[in-house]
Amino acid sequence: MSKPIILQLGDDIKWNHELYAKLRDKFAIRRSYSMDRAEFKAALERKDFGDFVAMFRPFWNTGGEMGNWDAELIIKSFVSSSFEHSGFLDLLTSNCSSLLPTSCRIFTSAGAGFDWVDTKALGARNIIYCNSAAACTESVADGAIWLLLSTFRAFTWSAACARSADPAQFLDATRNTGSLARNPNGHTLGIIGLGKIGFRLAQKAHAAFGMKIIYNDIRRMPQEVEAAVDAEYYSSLDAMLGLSDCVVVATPFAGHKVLNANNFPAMKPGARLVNIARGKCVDEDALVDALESGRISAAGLDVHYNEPHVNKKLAKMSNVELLSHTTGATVDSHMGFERLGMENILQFFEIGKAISPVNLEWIKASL
Ligand SMILES: O=CC(=O)O
Repeated sequence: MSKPIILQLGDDIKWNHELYAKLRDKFAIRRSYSMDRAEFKAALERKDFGDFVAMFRPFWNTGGEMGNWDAELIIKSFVSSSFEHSGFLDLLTSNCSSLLPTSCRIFTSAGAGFDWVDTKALGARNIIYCNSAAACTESVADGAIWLLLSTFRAFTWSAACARSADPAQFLDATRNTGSLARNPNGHTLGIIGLGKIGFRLAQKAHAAFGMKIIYNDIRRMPQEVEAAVDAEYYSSLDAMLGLSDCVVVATPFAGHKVLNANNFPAMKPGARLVNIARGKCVDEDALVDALESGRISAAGLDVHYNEPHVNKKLAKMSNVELLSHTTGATVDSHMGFERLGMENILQFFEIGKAISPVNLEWIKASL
């Protein structure tokens, strides 16, 4: 009997060769390499990859050349134009065919964020989407600590002055950062989204800096999770903002800004903001206003509203640390993405249960 097919998107496996060999024992692996959207759609139409049962994207640098996984890719090209205005599920359940074979049950991908894939549309086609947040949790939490420290300690200013190799600037930083830098110790860290990454950040900030942890989330975490970091839950975002010396955005992008112009006035005067989630979670113009007016004292951003473009006003501010969306970018994350993606597929087909599904609420038939 022929083996079930996996469609691998993008990169070759680089680290987990033994596990890959195990996957290849059980599945036939077809490759799309780096097809652009038109090529990829045409290949799906022609059924070049066969009736694959799973899609596997081992690393985030490649395998995304076809662009966002929207209704057009998941359902069928002609549906997309009417998608916005129509009864979406009605369309799906009508007789429209899919670009993806009905055999496909699971899509496992590198990366924590899944704003580039319509997991609801996948769910409506009975395809489980599994992200890999667990694989980059450590890296992103470490990156958040870097940003947090830089906002408390004015390190961005100090680093720029040293790098200028100008003695006057060096002395300026030496003499003046001390009058505004603060220790995180004893300050309150407000985390928006106490998921895997938010929790790991809380552990590090609590243990290393003795920060008090408060959080806001769509639902309260179990008592043992809160107890592990002495966290206090705030169902009201603004109430949490009013008490936080530093706010970290660590929640998936859910189609709307979690911090908009109305929220900044609720922040504690002089507070700091760190964003390691998605640029679109924060209203960048409102952030610029809050920094310019002095309402908040500093910001640390790994992610940006219009990547790969960075807001020019923010780029000029010495109290704003900027990274190029790299808090998760480590070899360790890459190893973990590969591993978790393959383990998700193996476990799903072995015991019917994936490890890190994010769209089970949208799966319509029982699996
Ligand atoms: O931003 C990085 C990720 O989504 O993993």
